[in-house]
Amino acid sequence: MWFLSLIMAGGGIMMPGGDQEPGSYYVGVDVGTGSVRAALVDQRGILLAFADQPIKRWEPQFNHHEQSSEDIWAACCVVTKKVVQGIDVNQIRGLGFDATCSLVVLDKQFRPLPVNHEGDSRRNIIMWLDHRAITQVHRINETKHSVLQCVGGVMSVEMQAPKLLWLKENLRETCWDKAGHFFDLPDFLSWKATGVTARSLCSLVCKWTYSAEKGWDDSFWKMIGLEDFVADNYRKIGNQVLPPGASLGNGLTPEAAKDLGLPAGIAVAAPLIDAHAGGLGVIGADVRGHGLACEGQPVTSRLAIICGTSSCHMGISKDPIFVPGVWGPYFSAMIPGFWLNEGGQSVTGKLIDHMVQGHAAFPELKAKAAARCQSVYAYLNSHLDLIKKAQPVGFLTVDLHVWPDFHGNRSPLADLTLKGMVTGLKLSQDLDDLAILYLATVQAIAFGTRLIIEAMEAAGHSISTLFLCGGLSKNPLFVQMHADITGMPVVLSQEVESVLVGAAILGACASGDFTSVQEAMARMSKVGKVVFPRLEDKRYYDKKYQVFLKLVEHQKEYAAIMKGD
Ligand SMILES: Nc1ncnc2c1ncn2[C@@H]1O[C@H](COP(=O)(O)OP(=O)(O)O)[C@@H](O)[C@H]1O
Ligand SMILES: O=C(CO)[C@H](O)[C@H](O)COP(=O)(O)O
Repeated sequence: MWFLSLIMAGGGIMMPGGDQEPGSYYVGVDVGTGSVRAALVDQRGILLAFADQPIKRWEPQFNHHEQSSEDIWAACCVVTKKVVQGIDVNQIRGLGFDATCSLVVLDKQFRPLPVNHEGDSRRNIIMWLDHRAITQVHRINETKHSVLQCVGGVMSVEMQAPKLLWLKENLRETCWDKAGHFFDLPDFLSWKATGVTARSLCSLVCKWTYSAEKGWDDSFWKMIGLEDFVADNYRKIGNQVLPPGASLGNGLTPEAAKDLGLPAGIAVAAPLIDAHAGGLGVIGADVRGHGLACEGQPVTSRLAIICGTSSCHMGISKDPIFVPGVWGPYFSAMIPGFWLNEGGQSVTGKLIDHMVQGHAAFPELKAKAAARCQSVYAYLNSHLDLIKKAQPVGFLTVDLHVWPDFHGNRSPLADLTLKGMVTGLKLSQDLDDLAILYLATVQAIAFGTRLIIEAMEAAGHSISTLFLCGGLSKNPLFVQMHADITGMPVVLSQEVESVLVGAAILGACASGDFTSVQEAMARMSKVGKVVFPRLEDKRYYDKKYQVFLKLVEHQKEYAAIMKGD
C-alpha cells in the first residue's frame, strides 16, 4: 500500500499542500486472474489507498483452471479492510466490484460445489481461460444459431454456455443435479455483498448470450441441450438483470459489512467484468491539450486495451457493428447507450511470463534483477537498451519472429486450435538471447493488436487512439511497441490502477453522486502520459507484420499437410 500516510485518523484526507478534502469516497474491488486489488478513490478519481492480495489457482490437468469463491471473497475482505483503515468509513458512499468472467457454481443453499472429478468443493470456479469444453463449443458452433452472430460468428470456449454443457455432461451427479446457482464471478461478488441475485447486464450479454433488447433466447438453450434453464425460467442463471452501476437492493448487508470493514447499507453497484471496468476507467478521459487525433472527436474513435494475463480490446459504436471473430456487438454492456465490440488475446501477460520464466537464462536474470532491486521486466528492458547499440531497440528482432497464440486465438481468427510459433532460434541460451526472445514476444502481442484493429476498422470502426491499462501497461517497452506497431498514440491514465477507477466509478454511480456513468467517467478518469509512435521505424514494422501474417498462413498449411493422406 502506498500513500496511506496521506490519510488522517478520524476522517478526511490530507491533500498535498495541506488542504483537507472533506469528500465522498468510493471503494473499488478488482478481481483479476492472479490477484484481488482494492482502492479507496475520491470523486476526482484519485486513488488514496491501494492494497492487493494473491488468490489461489489450481490446474489439476492441462486446460483445466479452477479457483475458489471462498478464497476470492476472503481476499476481497482483506484488501478492502486495508484500504479503509484509518478513515471515517461514513464518508464511503459506494462500493463497486469487477472481476474476470469465470463461472462460479453454488448449490441450492449457496454452498460451493466441485467443478472437478476429484469432488473438491473448494474448487467451485471454472476460470475464464479454462479450455476443457472444446468438444462442447464445437457442437454449439455447429448449430449456427443466430445468437452466435453477437459473439463474432463463433462462440469462444471461454464463454459460459460450453462450460455449463461440460458440467452437465461430465459431472451430472456431483455438480449439475445439485446446482442451484451459476454466477459469473462479478455477479457472485455483488450477491455476496448484498444478497441480491440479480445479474449485471454486462456479464449476461457478454458471456451468456443474453440480449439487452430481447432477453434470453429459449431456442438456443434447447438446441444445445441445456433446456433445463428454460424450464426453470432461467432462475439458476439469472432472470433479473440490471445495468452496470445500478444500485443493488438495500446495499451492503450487515454480514458483508462486517466482513469488509464497511458500514452496512452503503450503495453497492451492479458490477462489470474486469476488462469492461478498465474500459470505463480510461475511455472517457478529457484529452484536451495532448495533441491527440481523438480530441474533439466522438469517443468511438478511442480503443481501450486492458492488458493483464490476457488483453481485451474494447471499441464502442453508436450503431451495432458486426466484426467477424470479434465479440459483440453488445448493447450497453460497458457504456450505457453504446454498442461494444470486444477483441481479445487469451494470453499476453501470461505468455510473456511463460517465455521469460521457461528460458534457460531465467535463474541468472532473476538473480541479477534482484541484486538491482528491479523487476525482471525492468532489468530486461535496460538490458535490451545496452545491447541495441545505435539502432532502435525493436530492430533487434530482424530475424526472430513469434506467433503469440500459445492458448489459441480469441480474435480476430477465433480459432482455438492455433498454437504458438517461434522462428529464428539459435544454439545460444544466454541473457541476450532471453532478452531478444522477450522483445519478439512483446512485439508479437502488439502485432496481434494491429490485426484486431484492422478487422475492427474493416467492419466500420474508425479508431485513432489507444488507451492502455492493466499490469502490462506498467511496462514501457510493451507500451512503446503498441504505439510503434499500430502507428497510433497510446494514452496512459494518471492512475496506473485504472481498472480500480472503473470499479469505483460503478460505486459512485450506485451512490447517486453522479447522474450517469458518462458523467462519472468524465470526472473520474484522467490522462497521465501519452506515448507517440516512432513513425521513422514504420517500414521495419510493416515488414515484420508481413512475416507475422505469413506465420499463421504457414501454420494452417502445416496442419493441412498433416491432415492429408
Ligand atoms: N511492473 C510490471 N512491469 C512489467 N510487467 C508487469 C508489471 N506488473 C505486472 N506485469 C505484467 O502484467 C501481468 C499481470 O497483469 P495484471 O493486470 O495484474 O493481471 P490480472 O488482472 O490478470 O491479474 C503479468 O503477467 C506481467 O506480465
Ligand atoms: O474475457 C475476459 C473479459 O471479457 C476476461 O475476464 C479476461 O480476459 C481476464 O482478464 P485478465 O486478463 O485481466 O485477468
